Amino acid sequence: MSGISKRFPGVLANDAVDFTVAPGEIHALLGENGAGKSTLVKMIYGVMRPDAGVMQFNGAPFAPSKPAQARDAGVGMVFQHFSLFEALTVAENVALGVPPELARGDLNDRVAQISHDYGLPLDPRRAVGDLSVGERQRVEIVRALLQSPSLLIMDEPTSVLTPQEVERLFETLNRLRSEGCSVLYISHKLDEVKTLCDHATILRGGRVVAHCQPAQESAASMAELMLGERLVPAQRAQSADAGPVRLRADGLELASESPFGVGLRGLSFEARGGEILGVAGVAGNGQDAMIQALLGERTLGSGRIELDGVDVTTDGPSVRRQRGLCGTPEERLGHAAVPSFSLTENTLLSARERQHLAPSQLINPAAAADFAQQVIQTFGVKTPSAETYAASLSGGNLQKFVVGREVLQTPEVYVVCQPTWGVDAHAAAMIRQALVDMAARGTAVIVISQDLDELLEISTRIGALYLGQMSDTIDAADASAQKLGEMMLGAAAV
Ligand SMILES: Nc1ncnc2c1ncn2[C@@H]1O[C@H](COP(=O)(O)OP(=O)(O)OP(=O)(O)O)[C@@H](O)[C@H]1O
Repeated sequence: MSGISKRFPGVLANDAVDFTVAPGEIHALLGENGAGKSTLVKMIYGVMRPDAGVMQFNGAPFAPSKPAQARDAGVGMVFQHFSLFEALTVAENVALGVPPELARGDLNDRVAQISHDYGLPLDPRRAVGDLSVGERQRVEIVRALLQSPSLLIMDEPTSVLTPQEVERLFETLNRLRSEGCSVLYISHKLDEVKTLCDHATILRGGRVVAHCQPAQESAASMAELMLGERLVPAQRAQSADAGPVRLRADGLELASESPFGVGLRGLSFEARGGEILGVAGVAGNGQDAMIQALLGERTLGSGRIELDGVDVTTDGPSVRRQRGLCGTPEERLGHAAVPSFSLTENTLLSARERQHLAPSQLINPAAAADFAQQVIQTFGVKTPSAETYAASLSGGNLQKFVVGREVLQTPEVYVVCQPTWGVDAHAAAMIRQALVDMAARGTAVIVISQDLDELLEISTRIGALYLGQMSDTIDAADASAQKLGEMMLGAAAV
């Protein structure tokens, strides 16, 4: 790519970027949230056209106007969010995503062959709805590999994987490298980048600011290159001694919304003021249902939820928020935020009562704008203004906004799912610190996360969600990734 620029209203997302990926290398694209990484790869994959600059692919001029053209030229991409139909089988899903000539004949055999060759175990005849998140990612990878790409783009591939699945993925990527396929790898997990990647290009504010060889750097030195300044490690406050029980969930039953999902099957736990209760679990074990049940978004089949000793089981989300129970669900775009609302409008979704943004049922726009501004400033959300649509923020910046919006409401109980998903190292440290500080002020914080390092770092106690039930919890001081991995697969906590 030479001199590639892309402008959005109020933002120069890519500014005269020169960028080269060599054959057979795993090349990391690094940068803090909003640095312009997704924009750059979307142009390579034909999702967007550059405003200026030229691209070449395998020596030939390259200007894809849609993803199908990029795929024909040999570019494959695996997105953070999978685009699969749950009711269809693996092979049927693959058939939908490849050109008709490739979809003919017995796709089952070819899918089985590729998954065998690349160490991506998959049964082509199984329904995608029955697969784990890691297996779904494999479907996407196999689909990309069927077209024999010479460049495979992966956007934050490991954020949804268990440690064992990450190892497996790296074996597959190493195998692709040895065959001459290039991999363009976007990640905020700098330790992984150090292990896996041959080269890295670092973007800051849309410009290329550095190149490095990750093996010769440390996670801290790469973070510094991204930020342009030294990363100051967060100062951890000591959590206060665990106080009284603030949230009690007893025997929660809730059917899953999707025919393939897992609901809650008798979920019980307590969270005390001053502690961070970490909830580990492989994705798809009831995490969505858990947060919906706690926030009051859906009516329980049975069970009881108490907030500071008061039964709130039949209260809706607004009443629970007024009483001090706030939360941030996993899906930031569409659940935590309305994509086509501005950030100001998005504050009204969850902060209306506690921040008095709509006194006597009439919205006070100035108060909403002030609160949005406060979140933007406190949490370093990069956005042209508070009037920008949520959908146009980079993933990490929207994540900072939807977490910050709740944290600044100083709830009594805070439930959050994947609090630092897609957030750069600097902002992740800040969010974790905010959670620790919240607990120190006496809030009961419940963190549902697949990031075990995160849970081990900030939790007081950790339990695992497995098939809609919570395991016994263990003190974080006695926990290890190994132990938690076993609990996530249903082993007892002792
Ligand atoms: N469709 C869009 N409309 C308006 N602005 C956009 C759009 N897409 C991206 N931007 C802006 O362009 C800039 C770069 O965003 P981009 O998504 O490329 O960043 P990123 O490096 O991928 O960030 P993250 O790590 O948070 O995913 C951001 O300021 C973002 O708000």
